[in-house]
Amino acid sequence: MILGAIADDLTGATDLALMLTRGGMRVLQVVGVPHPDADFDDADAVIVSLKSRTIPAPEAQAMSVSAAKVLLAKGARQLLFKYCSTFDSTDEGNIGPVTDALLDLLGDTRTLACPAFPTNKRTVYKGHLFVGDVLLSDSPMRDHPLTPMRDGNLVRVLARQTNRPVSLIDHDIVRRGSEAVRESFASLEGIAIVDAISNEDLYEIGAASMDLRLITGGSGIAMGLPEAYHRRGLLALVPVEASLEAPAGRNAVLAGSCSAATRRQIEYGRAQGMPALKIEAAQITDGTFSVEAAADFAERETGALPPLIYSSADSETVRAVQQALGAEEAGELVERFMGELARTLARRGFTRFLIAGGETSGAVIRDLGVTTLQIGPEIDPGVPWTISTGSGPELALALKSGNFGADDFFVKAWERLK
Ligand SMILES: Nc1ncnc2c1ncn2[C@@H]1O[C@H](COP(=O)(O)OP(=O)(O)OP(=O)(O)O)[C@@H](O)[C@H]1O
Ligand SMILES: O=C(O)[C@@H](O)C(=O)CO
Repeated sequence: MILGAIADDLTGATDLALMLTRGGMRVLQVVGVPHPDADFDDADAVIVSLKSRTIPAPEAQAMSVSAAKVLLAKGARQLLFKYCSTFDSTDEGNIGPVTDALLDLLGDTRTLACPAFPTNKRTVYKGHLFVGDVLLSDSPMRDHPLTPMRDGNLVRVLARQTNRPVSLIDHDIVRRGSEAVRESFASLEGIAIVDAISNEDLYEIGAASMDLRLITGGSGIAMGLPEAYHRRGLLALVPVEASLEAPAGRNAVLAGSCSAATRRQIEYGRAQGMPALKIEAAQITDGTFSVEAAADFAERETGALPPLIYSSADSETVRAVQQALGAEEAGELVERFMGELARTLARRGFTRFLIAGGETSGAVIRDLGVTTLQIGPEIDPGVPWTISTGSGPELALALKSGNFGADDFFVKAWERLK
């Protein structure tokens, strides 16, 4: 193993896994802290996906450190802490606290922080994070239910989460290339936010990070790593698969994400004729709608496009549900429903699932008993097909971050499966 990565959510881990696979690495994704005796086969990179983005900081630190210890014991030369490209966190953490804990574990004092992912329109300039054409603090992330991002200046945001010095390596240095960035890293004490506005910047930063024990960022920060490892003679690059041999069986889309991109994908899918069933949270609580009924619907729909079952709703509807049930309870209620539904469908011969939403994907993976994922071809930037490997039945799974994917995602994704 060359790289050991810890991701703070499931779809974020898959996003990173895709980035490294595209670069030519053999990647294994593991769900939850791995057992110290886990067999990582011949993977060049192992990515541990946690659900630690919004849990109390001490718990996130403990989990991340446990995962890091296993990765280091298995020979990882470098660690990567993957968080969201929109820097999802609060003043309590968890980006700062987890970074601190990992540096302490390594006995190191310096690292970088860079959530830039230009392909998905996340760029960092003069320490400010932009989402598309607007500052993070003017984007819809401003009203995120758990991690509202109301400050676009990442130096300030991170400084509130750590006692270490937080500095900026700005674009004037990055555009001079990897040697200039490497010199900045060499004299660094604490954590440096690094500007990146293009893929070329990310390649230079990747090449410059070879001497850092810990790297932190979005999946973009991994863009330059495979090539840099290869140049150092550490890695033999392997070609990327264009399609995936998926198990025979039926297809289904389950969407629990209420993000704007997912809601557009639902609209598009319905307009193309996907048979769609909407679940209201109230119908789950009052028992007027059951998992069995939703599974019956999916089983009946045998047309060209797969059935779509979704709970996605606009922010006003979600707010009303959250007020009635409590935000956490409402989320868990729908997640449990989607998880049970996936398990029921798997029992009825469905083997290929497209799941929209990080939390929703986490619940589905848990209920399906999936423990490891092998990464297949890209559907859209940040979202690959994966195959569950482990002890359970083989499944093809596309786990989509809420805000990722083009409008036609639910329709075109299936073309990548053989
Ligand atoms: N109609 C609804 N009412 C209330 N809560 C809902 C409803 N539909 C979904 N939810 C909950 O909203 C949350 C959506 O989070 P999820 O992480 O799945 O999507 P996302 O935030 O769009 O994706 P990501 O985290 O990848 O950006 C889940 O906890 C889900 O159960
Ligand atoms: O970085 C991103 O935007 C995604 O991988 C993610 O973490 C969404 O939850």
